[in-house]
Amino acid sequence: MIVDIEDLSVQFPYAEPYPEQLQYMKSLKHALDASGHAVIEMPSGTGKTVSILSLASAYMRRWPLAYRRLVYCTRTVEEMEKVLKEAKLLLEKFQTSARSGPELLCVGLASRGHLCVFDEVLQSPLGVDSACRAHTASWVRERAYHGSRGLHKNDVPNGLCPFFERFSSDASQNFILPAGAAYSLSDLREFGMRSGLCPYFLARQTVPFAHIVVYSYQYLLDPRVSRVVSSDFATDTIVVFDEAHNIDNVCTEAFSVELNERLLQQAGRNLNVLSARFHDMKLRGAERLRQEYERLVRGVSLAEQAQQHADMQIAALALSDSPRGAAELPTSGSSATDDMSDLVACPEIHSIGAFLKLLRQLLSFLCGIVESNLTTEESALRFTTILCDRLQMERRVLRAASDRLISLLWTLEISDIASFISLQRLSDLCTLLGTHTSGFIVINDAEERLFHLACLDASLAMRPVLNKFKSVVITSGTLSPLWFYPRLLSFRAAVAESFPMSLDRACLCPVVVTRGSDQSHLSSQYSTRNDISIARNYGELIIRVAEVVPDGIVCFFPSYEFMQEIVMRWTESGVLDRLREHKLVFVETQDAGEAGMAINHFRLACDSGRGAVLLSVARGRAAEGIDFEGHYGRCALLFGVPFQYSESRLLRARISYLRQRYQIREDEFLSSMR
Ligand SMILES: Nc1ncnc2c1ncn2[C@@H]1O[C@H](COP(=O)(O)OP(=O)(O)OP(=O)(O)O)[C@@H](O)[C@H]1O
Ligand code: SF4
Repeated sequence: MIVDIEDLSVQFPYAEPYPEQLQYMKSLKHALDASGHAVIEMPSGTGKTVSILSLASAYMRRWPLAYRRLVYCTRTVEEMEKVLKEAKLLLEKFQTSARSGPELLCVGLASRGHLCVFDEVLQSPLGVDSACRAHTASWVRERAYHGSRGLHKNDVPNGLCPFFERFSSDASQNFILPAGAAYSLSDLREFGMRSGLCPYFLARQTVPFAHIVVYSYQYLLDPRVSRVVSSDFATDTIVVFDEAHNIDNVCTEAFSVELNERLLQQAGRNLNVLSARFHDMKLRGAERLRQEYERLVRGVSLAEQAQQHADMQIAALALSDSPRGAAELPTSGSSATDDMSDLVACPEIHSIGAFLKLLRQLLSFLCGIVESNLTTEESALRFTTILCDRLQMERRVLRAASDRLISLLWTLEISDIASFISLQRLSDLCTLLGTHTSGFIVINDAEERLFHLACLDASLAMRPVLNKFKSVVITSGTLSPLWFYPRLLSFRAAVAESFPMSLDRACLCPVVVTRGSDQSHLSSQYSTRNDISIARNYGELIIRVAEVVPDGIVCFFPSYEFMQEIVMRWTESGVLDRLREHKLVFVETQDAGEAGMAINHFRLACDSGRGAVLLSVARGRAAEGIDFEGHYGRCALLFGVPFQYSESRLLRARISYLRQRYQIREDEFLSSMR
């Protein structure tokens, strides 16, 4: 149907918008009219996604030159697929509607792990990113073609990816997905299989031409990924961060580095591999070494190099697609050219030998701290001063370390990027220390045997986005109080609104259980977690529920630790065995692949009529972006409220920083982070 929002005709793909959706669209329009940022809160399940897509599409179609693109950022791939499904519905409506207007193109972008269609790579023990690189890197292709002279022009030499070769052929080089449709990840894979073109590179090639781009937060928040994927987006792009109650975590994690003894040892092994490769290439008089040095001396930036050598961009993205995602790739948050000029202006590390020596010195310094078994806490500025003194280096050299590593890995023809994650963390640590003078803390936690460089200020990651784009929309079901996020992220909101859910449709009534079957108090608070009656009573509760509720039951614990503790006790006390008499039990773990598998098998068990229980964690994979509709979610159980562990050193440092810097009180922060 067509809805009129203050004289703007909005195509809406459902029979009728809910009253709160009308209010939401009106608010969003006010923000766009004012070219300003917005904070809009509306409960989960009230249809924020379709409201945003409909209003923004109407705006883009009405004023195609003023607002040319919507970038919709989600936290997980499941959320991304949900958005793409709604976009598809909407774009189909445009196709059947009589009204004219420019055809829109919507595309989702995710890592190669989600888009690759080449079996050999998908089954490789190296992992998709590294295996893809091993099949597509320029040096690999050069050698493969060199070694297979006489091959028919359409044949692909052994060891290369046929989907990439076809994508790189003259005929497909500028191919863009046709407009008038929304391409979900599965559509892209299907298209790739049909056309023989790599879906991942096709999606990336289409992004600059798409009106609606759906991808994860990191593609905008991580400067290194963003400069490859999102740098062409104009300032009039409408940017949406959905489920934005996660934004603080994502921003601070993206700019933090955590190291332990195992990672430091691995970094040492990484350095040995690079040194050996370097000496080997030197002995062979490899031209690449000389070329890299010359490029750096001549001042050719990494950005320019990446334009000439597509697989250098791959290097940057491959690193970001690693399990920790964007957290692997912190840089200054400045523009690409700024970052690159850092490297060009650091002759101290132009030579590979000198750079490897710097990394070795840094490694030995960090090993000394971690092995000292002393808990220490100091400002990043003081730590950097000591480090520079020890390494006899200036801060600007530290700052260039991440880019120097990318260039080095490419020069030394390293395909298996994923196994260099530890070294990358080391170079990221340098870059962060060399870039920021405030908003960070360095903690060596002897008890946890962890060394942290922790970002205390989420606004550092958000600033480039908020400064560049005129309209950034922060939205979620829980953002109150509405002043909180603008203050935390340092921006002024032109619109800040909260809309409640209208109750004229079927709603559920939650029940709060405060006592167990033995009448003792039920709580997940830290001080009583060791009390065995808590696990026993939660166990009795879930068994009673499973006895009477058919199909699927989804349970949420406040944290993985608490869930593991309870599950262990349930195993020892036989609760799990009793529960399994009624339903199959699946547990979500922190590993994304395992969690996805648990959720899929939970669904299968529900489909087969056996019924199942899914044990998961608030803010985990199952908690956001997945609809447990119909028989998948006949009942939801929340075991306690997910409060943060307020005694952790990091959190104490964060609270103190936010109080001083933004006048945010501890209780305000903790209750907003629930
Ligand atoms: N006006 C409507 N009429 C009927 N169904 C609707 C309407 N608006 C949205 N829906 C459907 O309701 C469901 C919930 O919407 P959606 O998940 O987008 O809500 P949300 O506010 O984005 O929730 P969350 O915060 O959980 O992401 C979706 O399946 C969507 O297709
Ligand atoms: S180029 Fe594409 S299809 Fe080929 S291995 Fe890489 S991601 Fe997979």
